[in-house]
Amino acid sequence: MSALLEVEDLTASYGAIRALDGVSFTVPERGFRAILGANGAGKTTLLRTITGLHRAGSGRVLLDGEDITRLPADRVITRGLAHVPEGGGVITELTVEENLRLGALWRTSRRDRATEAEVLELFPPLVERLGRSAGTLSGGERQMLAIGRALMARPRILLLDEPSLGLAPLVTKQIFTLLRDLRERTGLTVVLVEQNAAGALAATDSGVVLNQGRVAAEGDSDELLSDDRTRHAYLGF
Ligand SMILES: Nc1ncnc2c1ncn2[C@@H]1O[C@H](COP(=O)(O)OP(=O)(O)OP(=O)(O)O)[C@@H](O)[C@H]1O
Repeated sequence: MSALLEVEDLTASYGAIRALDGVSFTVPERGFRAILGANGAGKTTLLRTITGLHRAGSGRVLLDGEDITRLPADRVITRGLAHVPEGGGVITELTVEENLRLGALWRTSRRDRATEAEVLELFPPLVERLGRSAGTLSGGERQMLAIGRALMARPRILLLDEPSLGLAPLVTKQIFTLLRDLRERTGLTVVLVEQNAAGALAATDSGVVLNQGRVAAEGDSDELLSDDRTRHAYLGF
């Protein structure tokens, strides 16, 4: 399987603080990869640097072989990479439908956008809530809306930052299952940043474990789940 996303020796800093220190990994086409690690390990910085929201110091990010390292975030989206930020980033004052439409704004050609009907087919609970403000949704529905909004730009790869944050365990499981189904149904490649390592490893194919801005371990999810040393040292379970 060829790699859709390749991260090569990536570094990123905040002033004197080195948040990413030579991170390399790949994500195959149609892969579902978890990025794990404790608070402050560098997970959010990694996603933001891949997406073009934080400037890389050195190293490269390749999307389907094309160097996107220094492209601004809007151009990264038009290349087919979408990012669901921590908390989802839905606008609570707007309706569900208005939020969905925002996701399509990045794509100027109709051919490159998904239609609302296509996205809603994947998230039936949102259909009857289209006219309601997003602020009235439950946490799980809000995450669905955030994912649906990202899909409006018809991405090839979706990066999510801690979608489980603030959700009950059962709802978290539903969201992870939904992401798996999405991959099966649409061929989407998914990268999931999570502190909930056990849940994420149960859902994904493979994982990358970060510690202090470096890759501490990587492998198939079931291997990482049974690797006691990595679990105890970096994953907290
Ligand atoms: N805006 C910022 N200014 C300065 N330092 C920052 C900033 N954001 C993150 N850092 C530092 O960079 C390092 C990596 O942080 P990052 O948020 O990427 O980790 P994380 O694994 O996503 O953690 P969390 O799970 O808490 O979000 C940490 O040392 C953190 O303190």
